[in-house]
Amino acid sequence: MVHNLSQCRILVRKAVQAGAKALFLPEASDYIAGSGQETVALVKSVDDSEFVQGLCEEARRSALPIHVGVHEPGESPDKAKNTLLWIDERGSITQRYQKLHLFDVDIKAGPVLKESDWVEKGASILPPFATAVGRVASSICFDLRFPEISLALRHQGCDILTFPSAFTVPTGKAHWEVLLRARAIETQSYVIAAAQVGRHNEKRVSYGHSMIVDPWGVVLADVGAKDDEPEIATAIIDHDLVSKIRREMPLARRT
Ligand SMILES: O=C(O)CNC(=O)[C@H](CS)NC(=O)CCC(=O)C(=O)O
Repeated sequence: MVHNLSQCRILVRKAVQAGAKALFLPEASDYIAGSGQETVALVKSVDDSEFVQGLCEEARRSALPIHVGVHEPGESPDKAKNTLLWIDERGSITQRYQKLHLFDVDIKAGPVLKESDWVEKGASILPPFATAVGRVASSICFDLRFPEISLALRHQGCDILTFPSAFTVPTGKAHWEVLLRARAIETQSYVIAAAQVGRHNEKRVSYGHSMIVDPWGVVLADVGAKDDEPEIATAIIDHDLVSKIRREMPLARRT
């Protein structure tokens, strides 16, 4: 966690240097453990988490809002929550989303993971919220495969869909970019997908390729899969482009 905080501080510095108005970090940025038990053993409340408190301090000091995935204690002591926090430019946590779809898969060529063994699933989507870069909608990783969440968030008025992730390598190679582009195209929204990259432990490697996609489906940035130094991608969120695309090809349910 201490190491991850120092990596995130590098990203904060890069974002400030780039003149970013917000920083989007991956799912589970606090840690990825070697097992479900270890994930639960390490879990801390945001008040007790050096990682979260450190990021709040960074956000405040740099006046930079930060969207970040972390673990929080579950209702039951043998489970954690997989959540996203929005830390505003004053360093306060103002929004929270709990992952709705848990990654329970058994794929012969890998991966085999049962997230529900150690994570409690969320019960509701978080309505899009206003930020300096537009109305942001939060979903996490495996949620990406369930387009109805993205469509619901679109109908609730999002400009930007976010998918902080730690995708596996085989599924990432096969599906990551096409899923992100599909969600951007069908919701006519920007997609910001910060992704973990590289080896976490002997069992887990993440695919990387953090991406920003525009509402026409164009990949504006792809960070790739190098894992030597934490890297950011930047893009300008063009709200005129969002309006133009939605006006020229109306797709959203009219209410
Ligand atoms: O384990 C943690 O602490 C953090 N959580 C994750 O890494 C989660 C659950 S194992 N990963 C995914 O949802 C990958 C989805 C994916 O790869 C796909 O949909 O193909």
